[in-house]
Amino acid sequence: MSGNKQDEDPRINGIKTKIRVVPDFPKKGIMFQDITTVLLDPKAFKDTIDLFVERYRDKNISVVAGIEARGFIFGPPIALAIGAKFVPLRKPKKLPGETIFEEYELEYGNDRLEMHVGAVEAGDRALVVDDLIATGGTLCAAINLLERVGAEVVECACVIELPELKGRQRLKGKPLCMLVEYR
Ligand SMILES: O=P(O)(O)OC[C@H]1O[C@H](OP(=O)(O)OP(=O)(O)O)[C@H](O)[C@@H]1O
Ligand SMILES: Nc1ncnc2[nH]cnc12
Repeated sequence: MSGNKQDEDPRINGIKTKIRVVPDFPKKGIMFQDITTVLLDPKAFKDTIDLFVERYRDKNISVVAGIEARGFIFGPPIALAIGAKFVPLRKPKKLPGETIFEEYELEYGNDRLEMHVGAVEAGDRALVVDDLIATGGTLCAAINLLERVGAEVVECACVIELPELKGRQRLKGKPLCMLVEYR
């Protein structure tokens, strides 16, 4: 596995075959990449987590930041396995404590991410986890939140990249590791 090549590890093709593509969801023209079908296959789900754990276990990551909702599926098992804290980056008005927020645009709308003040500290080494990068707006908002509190974003990790939407270009120079490209 690397930032770009999807066929290096034999586990990756197994994961790819479990992703369901649903045309015209949630609106016409969107080819929706559904990771819930990966979760139905314990080997494919475990392989997904293991690939990221193998990559990050020796990188001195102190915080895994997972993006609501699908980053909450992949982020916590990675955090537990590498001995990092997990911090949820949530959609508006879900977090009870004091928050900071960033707004962003999606392939199909607008949204906002919030993070608890105090959850991430200056000097933390952060990994941002989500299921998918499309335009990169969501990951960019996550990077901004983490950098505003003085964390170093080491890398972003996604299961799926939609390269045609050029989301990598919005990651402020941060590396992206993904497993499967969808073209
Ligand atoms: O790269 P981008 O263009 O920003 O898009 C990627 C984001 O879109 C999806 O989440 P969505 O906002 O649909 O929310 P959900 O996970 O709550 O369904 C996906 O899980 C990423 O978080
Ligand atoms: N095509 C897509 N499939 C799944 N999630 C997405 N988020 C943004 N674009 C998406």
